[in-house]
Amino acid sequence: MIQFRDVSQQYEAGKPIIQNLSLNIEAGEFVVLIGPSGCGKTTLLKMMNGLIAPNSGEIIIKGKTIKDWDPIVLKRNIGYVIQQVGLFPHLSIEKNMAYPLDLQKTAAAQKQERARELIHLVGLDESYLKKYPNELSGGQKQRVGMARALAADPEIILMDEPLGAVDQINRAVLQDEIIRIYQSLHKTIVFVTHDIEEAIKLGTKIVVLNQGEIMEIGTRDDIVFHSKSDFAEAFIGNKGFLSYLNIVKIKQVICPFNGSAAEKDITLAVNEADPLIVGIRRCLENGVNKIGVRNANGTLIGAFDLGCLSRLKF
Ligand SMILES: Nc1ncnc2c1ncn2[C@@H]1O[C@H](COP(=O)(O)OP(=O)(O)OP(=O)(O)O)[C@@H](O)[C@H]1O
Repeated sequence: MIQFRDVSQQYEAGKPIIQNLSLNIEAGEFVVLIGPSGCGKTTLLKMMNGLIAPNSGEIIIKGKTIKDWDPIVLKRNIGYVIQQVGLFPHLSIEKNMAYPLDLQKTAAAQKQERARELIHLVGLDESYLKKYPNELSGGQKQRVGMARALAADPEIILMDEPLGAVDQINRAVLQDEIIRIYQSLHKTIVFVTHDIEEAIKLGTKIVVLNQGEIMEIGTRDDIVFHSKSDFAEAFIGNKGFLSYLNIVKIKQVICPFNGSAAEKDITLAVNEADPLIVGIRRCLENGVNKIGVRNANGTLIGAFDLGCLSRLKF
């Protein structure tokens, strides 16, 4: 879907920002770009939608080199969400969301219909359509920003720290919403963040960058457990490991009961949808190495054992 072939970029002569970077993003992937401030994450996103041209190398979007795309058609194929949201203050939420459709000269009735679909998609109700941006919280504005990026139904969505200014609690809720939207719409998403937990939670592929180069690329398992780069290992480190335990669910490592009498007496239990860290903590708090696991109906369906962790396919 998006390919970078040996791409280099510099804003000022002698100060390379992106250096001979090659990257292949397949359709339907959720790719997270993470790395220290100034490593070139935003520059990469801007190159993907043609806002910045590379000094050398080639960028290919949907099989066609970026130079051959009509810039307007390219932007229509790519939704862009930024941290500052950038809603128009004088336009209602409905008009803000439908703005990309104005550019396509979509009929008014169709725009209204799409705005109603989108507001539900991002978890707000229709009463928000008539409101104005200054009547919304930061998290709600960010939902509208996402809706606007989805309005023209682009195949690719670029997100530049969209949750950077959202508080921790709303951030977790919005991350879940982004996962839900991604899973239901099957878009290709490229997402920039500083937050290691966010990267581990959202990305099907994580790209660790430093000084315009890819240090490591892989799934969350690869990045947390099989890092081949000293930089990525230090950057992701124990924080990445803790995030992993906080995200992967107990149901992935549950051991079936072996039918022993002791197991039938298990009273301590966690839920199958709890993250691994809850099971580990419950074991340590109670000085045991095995506890029960219940399903959503409350039925005991197996056990979580500290030894079960080895069942994870790292
Ligand atoms: N328009 C510009 N002109 C000159 N230098 C720029 C310009 N835009 C960015 N830079 C420089 O390019 C480098 C990479 O910037 P970029 O915004 O891509 O980094 P980033 O990884 O997204 O950083 P952050 O995480 O802080 O947002 C930085 O050193 C920045 O100062």
